[in-house]
Amino acid sequence: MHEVTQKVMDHVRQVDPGQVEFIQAVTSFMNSIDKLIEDIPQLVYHKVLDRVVEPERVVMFRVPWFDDDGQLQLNRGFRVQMNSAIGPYKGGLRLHPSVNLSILKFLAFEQTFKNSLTGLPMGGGKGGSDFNPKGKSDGEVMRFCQSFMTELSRHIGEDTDVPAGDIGVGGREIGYMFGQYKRMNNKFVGILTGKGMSYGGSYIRPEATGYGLVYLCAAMLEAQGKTYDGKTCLVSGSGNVAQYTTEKLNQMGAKVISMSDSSGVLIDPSGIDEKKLAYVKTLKNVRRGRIAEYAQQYKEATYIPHNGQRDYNPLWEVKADYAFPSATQNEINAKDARNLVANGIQLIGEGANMPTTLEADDIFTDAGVLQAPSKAANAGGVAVSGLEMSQNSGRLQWSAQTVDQQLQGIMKNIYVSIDAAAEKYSTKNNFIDGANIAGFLKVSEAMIAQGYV
Ligand SMILES: NC(=O)C1=CN([C@@H]2O[C@H](COP(=O)(O)OP(=O)(O)OC[C@H]3O[C@@H](n4cnc5c(N)ncnc54)[C@H](O)[C@@H]3O)[C@@H](O)[C@H]2O)C=CC1
Ligand SMILES: O=C(O)CCC(=O)C(=O)O
Repeated sequence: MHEVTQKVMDHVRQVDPGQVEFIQAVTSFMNSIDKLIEDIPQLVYHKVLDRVVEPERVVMFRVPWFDDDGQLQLNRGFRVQMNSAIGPYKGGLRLHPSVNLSILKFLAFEQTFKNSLTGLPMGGGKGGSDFNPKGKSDGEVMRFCQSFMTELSRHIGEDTDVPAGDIGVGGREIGYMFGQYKRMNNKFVGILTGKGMSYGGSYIRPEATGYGLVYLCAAMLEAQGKTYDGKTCLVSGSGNVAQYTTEKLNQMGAKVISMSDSSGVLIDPSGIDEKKLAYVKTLKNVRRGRIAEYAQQYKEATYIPHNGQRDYNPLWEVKADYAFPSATQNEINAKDARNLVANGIQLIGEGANMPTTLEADDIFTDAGVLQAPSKAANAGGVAVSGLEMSQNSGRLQWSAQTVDQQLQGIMKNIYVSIDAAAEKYSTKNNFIDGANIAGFLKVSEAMIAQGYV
């Protein structure tokens, strides 16, 4: 490693030794930036790398709320405002018991370069809470969201910081938070994206992350003379990203044979077609049930309980052409990567943020597997969030067709820019390097232009 990147890495490890996910994200980034550092001396002179790993601001607060038994409950809330060099902070809110500062800093760091890749003027941020929505009533979720927004509202604004959804935050939670902000401020403004279509949302935002993932990987496959037609695909997760990845893969002629949730893995060799996907959407978005129920409904499917008790995930043992991890970080470890490679996997399209460990990345690179890294591959969600902000500013609502066309154009442009950066600074088809470098170049230029802030 170059001495400059090494020094920044040493500092990050020294000041926050317990922030393992953040250190992982910074390590992957620095490994790529290493290849650029000699070419751009200003990066060193202006200490851009030292500054880019430090959040501009972190807000941490207490969230009190009453459960249905009238008992007071407490959670911890956060907003990491990572980088505003190219626009207002932008990034999702995660509600999951595992949420901590390390996870939110890694997500906000990744978001900064992802947002840059979209070509839209958005900085990077991320937030959330260790609140667990699983098993909570609508009333409990509403009271939590109202209390969370009561504090968060001081720190966000339509030109300052615009949160959206992530794990555990979908249309229901965005609605409750938006309502509370409006009530407190007496202002109807676009302070959140992912809103419902009846109150300022954008068409295609629910679909955008999954659809964008499939569009970006289509461009990557096309360059190799490949398509989705007749290909067998693994998808993990069964939430927003997994559902719309599956929908678009089906539309493009592929067969999706798996989904999962935090309790287990579902394998359906006959394919999760449109009808079965509609069942999953109702199961997960309306009834909020477990994916195990699918195997009771459709006897051709097999359910394998798995909640981290093994040192590998049985989903990645299944033979397929392409894999789309769309659940959570580090869901593919070295053993999983070896299983996928042994079965001849050709493409890893990352719907989840940082779904692969650093060791898994090396295994895919060595095996010549095409890897579409999350910064680029799942950028469609935030891209359409950016389009939602534009629509809100203009007090307009564009048609689904208009937004989908823009999304396709943005994902194609992302492919072109990460491909060019990989070729110029690294090796052809190293899209991890390509995405890190292409995303960083614009952010660093803006940071240098704006002085030492
Ligand atoms: N919603 C969006 O627009 C975007 C989401 N992402 C990323 O995509 C991933 C999935 O997010 P969403 O689909 O929005 O969330 P979601 O809450 O709709 O679904 C999350 C899914 O992952 C599963 N999951 C969560 N933790 C798990 C664990 N420890 N083991 C196995 N499965 C687990 C859940 O059971 C659920 O099926 C996350 O990494 C998120 O950061 C990335 C870009 C945008
Ligand atoms: O739509 C957004 O603002 C954020 C989406 C997000 O959280 C992500 O890209 O990881």
